[in-house]
Amino acid sequence: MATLQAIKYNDGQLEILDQLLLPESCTFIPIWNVEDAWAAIREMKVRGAPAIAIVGCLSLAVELRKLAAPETKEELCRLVQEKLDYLVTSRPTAVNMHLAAEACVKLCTRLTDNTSVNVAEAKDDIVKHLEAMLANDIADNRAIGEHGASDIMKKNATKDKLRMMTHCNTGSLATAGYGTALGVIRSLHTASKLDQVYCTETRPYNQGSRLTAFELVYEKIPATLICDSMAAAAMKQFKIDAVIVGADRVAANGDTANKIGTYQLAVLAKSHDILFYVAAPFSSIDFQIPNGHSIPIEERPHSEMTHTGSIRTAAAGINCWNPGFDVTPAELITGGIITEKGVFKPDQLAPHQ
Ligand SMILES: CSC[C@H]1O[C@H](OP(=O)(O)O)[C@H](O)[C@@H]1O
Repeated sequence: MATLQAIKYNDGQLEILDQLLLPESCTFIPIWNVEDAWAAIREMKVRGAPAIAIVGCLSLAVELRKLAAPETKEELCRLVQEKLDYLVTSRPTAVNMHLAAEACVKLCTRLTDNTSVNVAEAKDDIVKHLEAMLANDIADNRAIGEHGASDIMKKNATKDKLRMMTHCNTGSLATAGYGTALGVIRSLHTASKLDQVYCTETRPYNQGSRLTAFELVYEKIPATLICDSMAAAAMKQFKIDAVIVGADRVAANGDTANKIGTYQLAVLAKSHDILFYVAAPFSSIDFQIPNGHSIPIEERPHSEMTHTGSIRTAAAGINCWNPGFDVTPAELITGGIITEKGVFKPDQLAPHQ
């Protein structure tokens, strides 16, 4: 069965699944330039740390394919840098767009310094680099799935099937395909080792009820939707074997920023003696910051809390606090951080970068 696709790209034509319309309708919208991408990311029509970077970079590829090569490589690289700097401002917490921009700028510098490469060839090389992100991300996610499933099965060797809990959406709708934490759940299901996955609603944007539930039902993966407030009772009632979540930015010491509500799941997992895993590609790991204290936390519009669609559900005039993310300290990530290179203790990532 084909898995869902959040991003469609073919020869310079980019479309995204408008995730604000899920689960009622599957509608793809075109992305013609970096401005379209910026707006779609900001409005969360596309979201998820890897998907944000991929859509941002592909929108630049779309523009570069249509652009007549500038006079010089310096001019080309100035344009690329300007567009990437703009895309990075779309959402502050996920690091993937920032790291992808840095990698592309480094490529520009190499191409500029290489006297055997002309400006047209440099433009083509940059486009190819940007377009390669799609396939690279899917390969990373499949590796994350395999590493994660084998680690969880090894640590639960006596169990025939496993009961997992997950938060937010970390699947095909947050990546180029297959997913990170949800990719591990897909791999457990494929290995016939999944009894049930309990997915949290993930208020207020409801990535769990609207997106993860949609993915799991679509692929007939056994799943139960719970409200965020049910997490502790579900851990106790259903004897959850492990909690697995994604990441928007992992700091060098393993502290991890992820969707709001992740930190409390980690605290609950600790108090129920349940393994807590983070699944994330190295493209989500920020070795430039030592710990989670310096991760910028995005504040989202209060209307996401006070309204369901256009219907007001909270008293007018009430103050709100709507951080999109929280930071889970490394010591609560007891199962480890599952990456495409293997599963590591949170403070053991640096040697593998
Ligand atoms: C595969 S990373 C997905 C990550 O991104 C989500 O945030 P948002 O939906 O606001 O982009 C959430 O934190 C997920 O864990």
